[in-house]
Amino acid sequence: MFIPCIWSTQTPAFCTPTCPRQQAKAHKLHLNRVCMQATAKSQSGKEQQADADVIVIGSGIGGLVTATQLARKGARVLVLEQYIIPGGSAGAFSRDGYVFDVGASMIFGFGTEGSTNLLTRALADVNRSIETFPDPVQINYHLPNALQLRVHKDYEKYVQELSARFPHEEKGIRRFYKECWNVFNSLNAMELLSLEEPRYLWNVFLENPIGCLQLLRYFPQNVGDVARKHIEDKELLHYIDIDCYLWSVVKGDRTPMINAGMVFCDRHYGGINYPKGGVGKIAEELAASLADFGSQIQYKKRVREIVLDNGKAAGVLLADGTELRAPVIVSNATRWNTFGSLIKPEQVPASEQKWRERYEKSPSFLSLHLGVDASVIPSSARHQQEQRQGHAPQEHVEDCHHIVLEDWAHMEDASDATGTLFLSIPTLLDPTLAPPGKHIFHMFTPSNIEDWEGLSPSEYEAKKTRLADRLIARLERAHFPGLASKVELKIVGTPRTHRRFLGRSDGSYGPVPAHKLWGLVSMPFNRTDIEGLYCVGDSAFPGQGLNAVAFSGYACAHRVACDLGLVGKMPVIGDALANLLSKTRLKIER
Ligand SMILES: NC(=O)c1ccc[n+]([C@@H]2O[C@H](COP(=O)([O-])OP(=O)(O)OC[C@H]3O[C@@H](n4cnc5c(N)ncnc54)[C@H](O)[C@@H]3O)[C@@H](O)[C@H]2O)c1
Ligand SMILES: CC(C)=CCC/C(C)=C/C=C/C(C)=C/C=C/C(C)=C/C=C/C=C(C)/C=C/C=C(C)/C=C/C=C(\C)CCC=C(C)C
Repeated sequence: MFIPCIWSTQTPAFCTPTCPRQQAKAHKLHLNRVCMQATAKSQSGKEQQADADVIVIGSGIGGLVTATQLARKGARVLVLEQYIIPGGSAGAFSRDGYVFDVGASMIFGFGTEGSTNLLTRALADVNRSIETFPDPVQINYHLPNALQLRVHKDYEKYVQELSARFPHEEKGIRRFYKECWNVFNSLNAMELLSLEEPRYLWNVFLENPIGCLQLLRYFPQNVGDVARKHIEDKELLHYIDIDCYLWSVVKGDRTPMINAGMVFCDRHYGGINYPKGGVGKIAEELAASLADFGSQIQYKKRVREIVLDNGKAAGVLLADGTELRAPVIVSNATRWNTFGSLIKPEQVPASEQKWRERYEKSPSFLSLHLGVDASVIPSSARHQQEQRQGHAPQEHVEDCHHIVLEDWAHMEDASDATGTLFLSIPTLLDPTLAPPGKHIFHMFTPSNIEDWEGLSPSEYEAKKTRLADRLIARLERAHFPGLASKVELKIVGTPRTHRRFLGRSDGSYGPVPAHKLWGLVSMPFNRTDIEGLYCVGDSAFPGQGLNAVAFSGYACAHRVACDLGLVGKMPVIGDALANLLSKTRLKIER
């Protein structure tokens, strides 16, 4: 039975002869195949028309990359976002003339070369681009024992600076980073798609067998073990721990080597590049491009439940009671949200329980979005003069990103604002984000949801003020004299704020290994044990980070496109591979 394209009834222009996809192969496929298939049986057994080929729950970067990649392959995608803007933790908000990034402002994946620049590629694939400002220094570390280090984009300059501080470890430093480059160079030479798709695996293996074997070798390894093979100095190992912690939220022992290869090398290869107009621009452009491909995003649509028919994903139920149907559902909510509230408890697969034993929620953050008077950062001329007179330390406060830690024992401390302090000043790269003469200081430090529960409103406000003042004082004491008196706007967010606005369970930054695991071996890919339900974002392979969730979006879209028949697949081998991967993951125990 041929069912007319319901998409055309919602957006009539879509199926007129002027439709840009009318001529495209994908559109033919759409009319002949998808519209015929896009029916779903309701629980009552009645056939219902689907509202889309794919429903994506959430418009974080993981969800948006999946949606745009599928839309350009010819699928009708509907993205449902609970909030009023796209981007989730990579969104932005404006206040009093300032444009603040919701989450971290340090962006990987915006390079121009190779294959690992997934943000550049995701935008280009939908005919979009964003101007970026290259950052010459990824990070300026202010660490215990006056250990001050700058991670320059220039790799040699960085290694020389690190070796100057640890001359006895120069060879070990070079050997350690060489292993990271082994990972990065292998990844950067191949197309990055779904590892659950045998045809892709076969092709990349034929094209680059040595690279694939290298990756296979590093898959079960963690940074700590590799670092200790080459380095003995305790302080240097502490440094490698914090260099992992700032993006993986765990020390080297629990940080997968594959991810470290990406982060520790891409910062020198593609570099850290800040998008003009702020991080929120990435999601805005991706979301806007959906309409160019006949797909759409709807805001203020909170999904309350994923509807299963006979154990297979078939639709979603919104908070307002509307039911929408699609043969494929992709969840960009965290795994705890997906399998802890969107799926009924009796329908949660056993494999998810195993996952929860292996991964736990990382803490959330206490964050300060500050508008400050620009005089807090000395102009370079004044700074140089003060340095010559011996009044100003060589601290390079004019770098965009800083990490401050006074005591190694507090690196992971999530209580009382004494842990690792992150600071970004994105207005140093893009001054248009603040009114003239002002800067943005975005500070954050780990914080647990439990520390913010059960407080009365006045206790909650008082605690916010007390801890925010402590963070400002730490920064003022160390590097920005007079900061407190120069703050003109102060917005304090707690784990409760992150939970509320981002919909993330306990406001968590993402999953971290509950104990030492075999690298990335037990991190699930995009398929789940519920047919038709896929996960994307930081609780899928390879984990947290914008470039990481962009990869998970590419991989998810590839796997879904194969399953929908939009691109060729090997059904029997594909299913056998999926079973093998899922069983191996469940069995392997460290
Ligand atoms: N510099 C950086 O690398 C950087 C910057 C910002 C964010 N990040 C990373 O981004 C990662 C998160 O990205 P992500 O793609 O996993 O997702 P995300 O958490 O950023 O976004 C998920 C989106 O889903 C929406 N959502 C959740 N539940 C929903 C529901 N029931 N109904 C409708 N919408 C719902 C949320 O509102 C949110 O917009 C984090 O790990 C963080 O590390 C990194
Ligand atoms: C066939 C055979 C034999 C074999 C096969 C093999 C293969 C093919 C393999 C493959 C693999 C792959 C593809 C992989 C991939 C991976 C990836 C992509 C990864 C990525 C990663 C990334 C990451 C992790 C990133 C991250 C980042 C982050 C998180 C960031 C953050 C930041 C922050 C927080 C900021 C800070 C701030 C301051 C300091 C202020």
